[in-house]
Amino acid sequence: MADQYARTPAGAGPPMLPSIRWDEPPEGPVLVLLDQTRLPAEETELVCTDVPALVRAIRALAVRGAPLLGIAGAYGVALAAVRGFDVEDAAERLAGARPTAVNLGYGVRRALDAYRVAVDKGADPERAGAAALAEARRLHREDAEASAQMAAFGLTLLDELLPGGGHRILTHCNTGALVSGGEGTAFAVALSAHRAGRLRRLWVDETRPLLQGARLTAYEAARNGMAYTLLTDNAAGSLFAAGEVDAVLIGADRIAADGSVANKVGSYPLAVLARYHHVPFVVVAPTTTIDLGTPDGASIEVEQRPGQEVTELTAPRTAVAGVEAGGGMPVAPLGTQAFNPAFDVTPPELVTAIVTEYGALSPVTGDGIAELCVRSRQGNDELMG
Ligand SMILES: CSC[C@@H](O)[C@@H](O)C(=O)COP(=O)(O)O
Repeated sequence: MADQYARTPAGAGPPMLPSIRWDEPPEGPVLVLLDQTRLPAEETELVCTDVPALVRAIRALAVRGAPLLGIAGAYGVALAAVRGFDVEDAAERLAGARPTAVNLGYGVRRALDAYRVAVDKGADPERAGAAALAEARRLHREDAEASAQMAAFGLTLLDELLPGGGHRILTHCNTGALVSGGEGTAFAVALSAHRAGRLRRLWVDETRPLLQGARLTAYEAARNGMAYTLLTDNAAGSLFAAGEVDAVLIGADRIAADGSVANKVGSYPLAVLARYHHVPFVVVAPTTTIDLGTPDGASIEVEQRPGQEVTELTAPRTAVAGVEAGGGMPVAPLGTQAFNPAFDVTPPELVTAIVTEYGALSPVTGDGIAELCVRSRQGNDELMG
């Protein structure tokens, strides 16, 4: 157990393995995932040869985070197509693997549409599969580009909001290269602040119960040589009270048309704390995370996870092997019921700004997110005024 959670020295080691990659060994095409359930102990790749394996990996959080789920969903459709499985059925299974991150369904749809268009045009299965794969690769590239743009816009916004520099940023869950074709969303902004010499400290919420902050964000921060400190989620209030937080930066799994933001459970309490302490609460997410089909926060489906994730201390890896979560060290009496929503919803009035690849938006000015989306493509200038 001890060496399983050995710390990676700051800035050490070769570049992290890619969070997702397509490979074509002689036995046939596969989708290769960096197994996030095994971090930070080891970087191990998980090879998916079919969609059921990928669906298990998604449910077990071996591959996770909204943008990466979209990319995985698109590659999953391509995998089904090039391996000759039932593509429509594969798309349905993939899109339903987790309900909250809108990117998953979006990525699946992009690849499926490309496949269907090719079939409608008379393409044979091989060419239709190639069309789905090309679309997945396009989405992967686009996400990397969006990530770089969000990092730049986010840093500009931080510098505007915090003219004194020396930013002390609190973040929750994991939003770095592990969830993206590029360097991530909220984490990418903190990383660009670090590279510009303006990050004084990254406060990393551990993110109960599956510890995405402790296991993954701390791992990425260490590898990038960032000044970071890990805290339990419930220590955040003390940090705000001590005046140690200049801004909160988080990602999003779904942003409703009214600007409500679903993100990892624990984000909403941070927004409330931030408002009380007059600290900016900034959401960083690509426009692929904005869902105009969901009118408001109450309409967002929040994934409920197994209670054992709360009643037992267990690494999520057990589920990757196809075994249900559980079998960890009990921390509550046997039979205890647990409330374990994976996400919560922050209302737009608590969000200072949403940073997308098109710039920074205020969700409470203008006519809502739909209008802001359109206007963001025209320029960012008057939005934050
Ligand atoms: C850029 S990632 C944004 C969100 O997907 C992230 O903050 C998050 O909540 C991930 O949840 P997870 O359950 O680990 O997939």
